[in-house]
Amino acid sequence: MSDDIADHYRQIISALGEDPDREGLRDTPKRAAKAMQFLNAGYTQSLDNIINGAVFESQTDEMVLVKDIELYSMCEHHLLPFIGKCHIAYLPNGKVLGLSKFARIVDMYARRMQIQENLTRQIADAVQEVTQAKGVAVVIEARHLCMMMRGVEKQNSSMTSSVMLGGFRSNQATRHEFLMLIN
Ligand SMILES: Nc1nc2c(ncn2[C@@H]2O[C@H](COP(=O)(O)OP(=O)(O)OP(=O)(O)O)[C@@H](O)[C@H]2O)c(=O)[nH]1
Ligand SMILES: [Zn+2]
Repeated sequence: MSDDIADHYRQIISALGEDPDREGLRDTPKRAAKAMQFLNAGYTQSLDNIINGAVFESQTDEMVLVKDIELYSMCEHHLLPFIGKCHIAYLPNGKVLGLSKFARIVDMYARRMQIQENLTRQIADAVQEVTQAKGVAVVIEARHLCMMMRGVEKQNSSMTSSVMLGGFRSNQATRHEFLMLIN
């Protein structure tokens, strides 16, 4: 599989007019294949294996917020990175999720070919599924290299996407508290 991807990179390097056999590029197809596999490792994971049972009973019913989770993903249109941060809040319903698992959920979906809106939705649905929370809110703020390095070449624009479920959708005060806390 990795060799197959490396062969394709070798062809791409040639097609772009470079010599894949020159010293600096000799191992590049292999390295690029490895990097691409890492950046798409989310396809080999599942919610069950990353959560690993780390859901704990708790009577807390106050909002829990995990802020500023860094995020690196690849846009499915250009295969160029988008980079930003993700904020996740939920209203526990008798169970809380292990703290690191929020970052693992973000990484699992970010390490796939994505658009930001779908990534936001998938993270929210996953947190809802594993916690059975009374509400889940996810906000992603990101910059897209496909807009910065090429295309319209806008360096300072960023995109914010959000998904609000349950209490964050139906209760304006809860949503407001969340938005205040992340700003
Ligand atoms: N909504 C959304 N759009 C995205 C995302 N990532 C990339 N895009 C956009 O996807 C669109 C693809 O448009 P096309 O016209 O098919 O491709 P293109 O000719 O490369 O477009 P330009 O980027 O405008 O040069 C562009 O407008 C991108 O900015 C994302 O995460 N969400
Ligand atoms: Zn793009």
